[in-house]
Amino acid sequence: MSRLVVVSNRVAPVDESKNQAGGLAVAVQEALKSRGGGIWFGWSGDIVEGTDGPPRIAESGRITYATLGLTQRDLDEYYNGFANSTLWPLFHYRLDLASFSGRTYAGYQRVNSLFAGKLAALLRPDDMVWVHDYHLIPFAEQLRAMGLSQRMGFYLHTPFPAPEILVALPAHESLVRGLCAYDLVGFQTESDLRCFVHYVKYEAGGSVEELGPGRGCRIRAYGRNLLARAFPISIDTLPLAQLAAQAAESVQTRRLRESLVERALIIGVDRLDYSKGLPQRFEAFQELLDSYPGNRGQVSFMQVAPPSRGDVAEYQAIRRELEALAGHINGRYAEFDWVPIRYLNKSFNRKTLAGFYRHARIGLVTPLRDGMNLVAKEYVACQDPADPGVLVLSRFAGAAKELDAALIVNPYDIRATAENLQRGLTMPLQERRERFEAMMTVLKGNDITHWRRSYVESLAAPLGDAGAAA
Ligand SMILES: O=P(O)(O)OC[C@H]1O[C@H](O[C@H]2O[C@H](CO)[C@@H](O)[C@H](O)[C@H]2O)[C@H](O)[C@@H](O)[C@@H]1O
Ligand SMILES: O=c1ccn([C@@H]2O[C@H](COP(=O)(O)OP(=O)(O)O)[C@@H](O)[C@H]2O)c(=O)[nH]1
Repeated sequence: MSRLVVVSNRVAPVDESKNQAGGLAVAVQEALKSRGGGIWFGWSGDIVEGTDGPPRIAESGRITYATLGLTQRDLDEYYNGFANSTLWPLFHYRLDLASFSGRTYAGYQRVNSLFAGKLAALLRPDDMVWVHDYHLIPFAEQLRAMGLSQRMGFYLHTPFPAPEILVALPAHESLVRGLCAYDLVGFQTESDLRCFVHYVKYEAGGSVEELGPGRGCRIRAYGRNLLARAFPISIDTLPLAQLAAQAAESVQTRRLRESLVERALIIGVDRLDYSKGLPQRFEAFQELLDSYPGNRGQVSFMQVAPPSRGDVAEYQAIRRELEALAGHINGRYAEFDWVPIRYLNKSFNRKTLAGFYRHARIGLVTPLRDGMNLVAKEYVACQDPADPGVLVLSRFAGAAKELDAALIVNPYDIRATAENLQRGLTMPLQERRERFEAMMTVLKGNDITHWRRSYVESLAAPLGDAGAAA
């Protein structure tokens, strides 16, 4: 069996004794373990003076963590620059926020080339390389330019935009050519896959062979053959459900419950990112209080929003906007014994969140655009099956394709979102149970283990058979 090498911008070693990590970090660990060990390679999170040396190596069991520091200039041009000021807004349909600069694009290519060169020295001829996310699209092309022919796969965690949006990027062709240097390109949803296929057909002049529902497409473009397919990422459904049952009586959940004094809780949990639709969400909550005044003093909305990518100006701007909005709504409606919005710029660990989700009558997940949105799936898995809460979910989250038993909303429609909040708050138990069971069936069928297995099996299959893997 070939060794697996995972490459991602962030490397997240899991401390199994702490039971705090979830999702992707655990999935990557499992993928590496299931193949008898392997390498996880990426940025160490450190800023360094120079990048001349070899990667820093740490071993844990049969997993090798190989990490590299970046200089401040590299970080500014690659991570804050092209990745998070160009690709992130573009892939989330925010052309108005995307900046295009030859300097940051050159920095992005330079860091990809630097990473590829450092990894190349560690690779064996029969290794299989799995690269994650928009920070590292040109990675395989850089390895191929060094003469490496190992099997290489890419997984995009964000949406892939419609070609009409993508072509606004001056470097669109070179970016898609970079994607075609992989043997397997995975997307979150069938609609992301369709956008890619559309680009390949009509912009790149490539050919596409459909392999049938859910099996992806064989693609020939830029002189290469590859498989492109949707692999919707998921969560560790059953362990998380168990954790939530335990967390229902944790100190933090008890303190939250006591502080609410019988009031219903609406919860939102998101990185503080303009893609998450937070201003519209705050306005929808305000509309709920306006249109359904019986909720005043009776319902609290808690938004957990840990700051993210704070060196990028647009993230500083959304933070200021939300502070003003939360202050405005609280100033207008608060009473001496009730504050409508609890707005928290901090993060919580997995167990604490599990208990909070379980206690919330509504999980409010309203991104304007999101690759998947794991919070939506986590909220459902954490519910009490006997008395579950209601998920109110944006149609623009990848998760809405699978969780269609949620109350699906258009987050731009503030009024309709408020109506759905009211519907969720008053929904009869029987309907809540039916919706919860339908969503749990989906989440048990496609959990994080299923996701990583289907991806790795597709990557390992000979290209001609790749579409046949589970
Ligand atoms: O590493 P950061 O810059 O702090 O950002 C955190 C991660 O954000 C993005 O997450 C995406 O992946 C999720 C899992 O597949 C998906 O549910 C979500 O919709 C995406 O936004 C980003 O793509 C990751 O690379 C970042 O690590
Ligand atoms: O205080 C927090 C806020 C978020 N998360 C986790 O961060 C992830 C966010 O993933 P999602 O797909 O929802 O969005 P992303 O931030 O990746 O765009 C989820 O697993 C959350 O449980 C967390 O552990 N603590």
